[in-house]
Amino acid sequence: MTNSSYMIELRDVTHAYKTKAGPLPVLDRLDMAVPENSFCAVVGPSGCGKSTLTRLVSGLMRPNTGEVWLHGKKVTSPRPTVGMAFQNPVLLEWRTILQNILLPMEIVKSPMSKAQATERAHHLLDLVGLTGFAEKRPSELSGGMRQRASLCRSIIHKPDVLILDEPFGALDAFTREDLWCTMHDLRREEPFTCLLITHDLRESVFLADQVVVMSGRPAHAQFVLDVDLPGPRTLDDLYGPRAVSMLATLRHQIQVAQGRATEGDAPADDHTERTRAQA
Ligand SMILES: Nc1ncnc2c1ncn2[C@@H]1O[C@H](COP(=O)(O)OP(=O)(O)OP(=O)(O)O)[C@@H](O)[C@H]1O
Repeated sequence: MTNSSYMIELRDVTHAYKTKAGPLPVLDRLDMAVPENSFCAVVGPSGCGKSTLTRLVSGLMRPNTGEVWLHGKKVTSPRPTVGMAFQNPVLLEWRTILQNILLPMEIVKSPMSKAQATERAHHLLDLVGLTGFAEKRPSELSGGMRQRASLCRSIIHKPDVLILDEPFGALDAFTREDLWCTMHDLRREEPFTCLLITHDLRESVFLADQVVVMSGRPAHAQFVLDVDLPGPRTLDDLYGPRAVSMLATLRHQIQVAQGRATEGDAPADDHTERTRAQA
């Protein structure tokens, strides 16, 4: 049974990779639930299984045990209703930016006509600040611009869920912050459920409604922070006392996950009381 008010649900998910040296346990009884149209960021130590989690949610892989549900349906195969963007945008050089953005329309069944999809692509290009770049080739764009185009491509077919696996990780700090604001613009215009994998705690607090901290491998959801910043967020909010306190809590939880601190060493003014652990 699943609670269909959640867009993404993982229940008791355990997974190990088969390797020459034997099974490598990666996830251990992981539980997670992401409500529809909300934004969930996942942080955790390097190698704890964050990308593995995205493969399970997108249906590219099935867990050894436990269940993954998307919008009340059990995931058993790759799901076209999931859009994805990665650290490396991988745009096809022999196609224009517009043609790259329209690529998912050639793969995924959609009620949109070609004309409607093209109109939508131009609208998305406007939204992400790439007006006038539709006919350019990827090599004519900067890294940040390519990532903006990749974001347009990942939502052109109106996916139920957008999975972002460190999409801003390779960008310089200012471009990254610009793209965070673009993400807010996109979600204001067109709400969608988002699962973001990131190593950047500020990014998680600025973008997400909830931040899940994964434990060390084999990982479970060690800690969940509800980000309770009121109203439309601005970058200045990240320097206010609420965000700073949340960042201290997250940093501490990462240290716990890395085995460098214990729960008892929590920072004095932390957000533990407003959070729920999901162990
Ligand atoms: N196909 C695979 N076969 C065997 N082992 C794998 C496979 N994919 C990942 N792993 C291993 O599983 C563990 C988790 O990998 P994963 O990429 O999910 O971690 P991650 O948290 O996303 O890492 P990072 O933060 O460094 O990006 C790592 O030890 C990795 O080497």
